[in-house]
Amino acid sequence: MAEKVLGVVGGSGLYAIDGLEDAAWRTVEGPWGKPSDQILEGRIGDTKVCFLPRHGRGHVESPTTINYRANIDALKRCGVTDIISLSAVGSLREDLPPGTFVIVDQFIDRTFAREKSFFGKGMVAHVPLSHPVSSWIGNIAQAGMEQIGIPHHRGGTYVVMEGPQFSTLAESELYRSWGASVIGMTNMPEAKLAREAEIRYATVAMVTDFDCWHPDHDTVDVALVVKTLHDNADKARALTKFMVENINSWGTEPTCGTDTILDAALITQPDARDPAMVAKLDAVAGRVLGG
Ligand SMILES: CSC[C@H]1O[C@H](OP(=O)(O)O)[C@H](O)[C@@H]1O
Ligand SMILES: Nc1ncnc2[nH]cnc12
Repeated sequence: MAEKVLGVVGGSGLYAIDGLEDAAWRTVEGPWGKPSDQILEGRIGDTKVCFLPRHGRGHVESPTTINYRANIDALKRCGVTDIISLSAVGSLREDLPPGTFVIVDQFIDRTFAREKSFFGKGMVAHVPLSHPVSSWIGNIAQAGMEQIGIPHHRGGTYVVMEGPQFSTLAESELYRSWGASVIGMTNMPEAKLAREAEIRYATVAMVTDFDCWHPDHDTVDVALVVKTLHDNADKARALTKFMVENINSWGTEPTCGTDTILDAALITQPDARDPAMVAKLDAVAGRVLGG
């Protein structure tokens, strides 16, 4: 079985993790610009873990200014095979109150001001996304939550809005009418880019508020979100530790095919490929393009 390396993308309120052996912040350079921050590399036992704070330490990147391509490229360069995204979200459902961790399985991407693909003119590829997250990673996360005692829910749709402002009431009601479960601002295009980079991806969406639709909580503010996040930080850290400890000894292997997804995704003919584009894809698609 191929060795797995866990990438942890920490969202709002989660800018570092502790308990790693040989931990060091490392600068990772690539052709897509600067990642949000250095990557905290370490290990627990024999399993390597790479932590990246999505907004940077000190929370300097907004959901729109995050360089998602550089972040995923950097994690790929570190050898990451599986990503768990730990993200703050608002709830669109009465039965998902603040404090609940939701293992989402679908996304609705409403973002419009972000680079969403590593591919483009000179090297075109189309990866499938019908099932955007890894149920295999979700299984490990769920087992961890059961053991630690975290209130959780398996399954749900995460609406990704551009932000940075929170939703209007009409928008919030619209997303509810679509049957969505939670709302946030960051997991797209992150999940799309992970798929293009052949990295399995899953999200643990940590509910911090009821968005604005709820009659008893008709506004969202950052102080409320941050307070709930701090209340949950220890649980998120315990869950991360469980995942690192179990990812390489889990009883079953993933069968989603993400690690070879580019085999059937490239469409530009070899003699028509732009060499500069191919060079930029050395980490993301080196397995199929050479590099
Ligand atoms: C601080 S509230 C809004 C902010 O929090 C979430 O970020 P992340 O997914 O990185 O935890 C949300 O998407 C917004 O970016
Ligand atoms: N209500 C909300 N809307 C969008 N992003 C969020 N992140 C946390 N709460 C949120």
